[in-house]
Amino acid sequence: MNLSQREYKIQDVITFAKTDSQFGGLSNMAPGYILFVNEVNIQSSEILYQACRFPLFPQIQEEILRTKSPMDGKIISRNYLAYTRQDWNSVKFKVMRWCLEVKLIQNYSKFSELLLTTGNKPIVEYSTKDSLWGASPSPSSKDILVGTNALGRLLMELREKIKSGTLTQTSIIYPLDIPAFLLFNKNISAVHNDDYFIHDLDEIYA
Ligand SMILES: Nc1nc(O)c(N)c(N[C@@H]2O[C@H](COP(=O)(O)O)[C@@H](O)[C@H]2O)n1
Repeated sequence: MNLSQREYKIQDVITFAKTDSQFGGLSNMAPGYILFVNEVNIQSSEILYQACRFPLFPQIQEEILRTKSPMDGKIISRNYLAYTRQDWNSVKFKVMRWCLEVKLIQNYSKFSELLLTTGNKPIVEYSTKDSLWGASPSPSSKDILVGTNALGRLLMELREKIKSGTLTQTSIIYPLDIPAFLLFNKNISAVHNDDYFIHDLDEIYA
């Protein structure tokens, strides 16, 4: 991904920050978008993304997946940063794109409708702390947001795939072609929208 900084006029864009706001469902932290990968239920795209940091440490993945709150998943991840896969900085945007595609096809009606409601406007994650995934108020004007806005840009890319019919409810999301793309020591399989059923982690580990 091109990491160049962008500037957005706040009145011209769709922003999201808090998950209970109009476009809060665009956040990876949003509740109500459950995923299912390798027969494991995952509470949010944030939890899936954070678990993907630690492919060689299934016990860390389990701790992250057992949290109900995506923010707790992120906090747990921060406790184990030294165990992050070594190529993380070069694969994390691909991983995020894949997580968002999984979120889309497994929550197609709700998520595609929300994305299409944004029309053709730029989508920006508003954050005062994170101008890599989002964009922050400019020191010179609070009406301007500045940042890489990587999440917003991936969401706009996803919106285009919906509009063009490249991603539909019946699409299959294939695993990334990166080394050790693993969940609980197993290669991550192709993800469908129609094999969505509940497994408990205790059942997987029985
Ligand atoms: N809710 C929230 N609070 C923050 O402080 C944030 N930085 C974010 N950003 C989200 O975190 C994810 C990226 O995590 P890493 O920093 O790569 O571990 C991504 O979902 C951002 O949208 N969110």
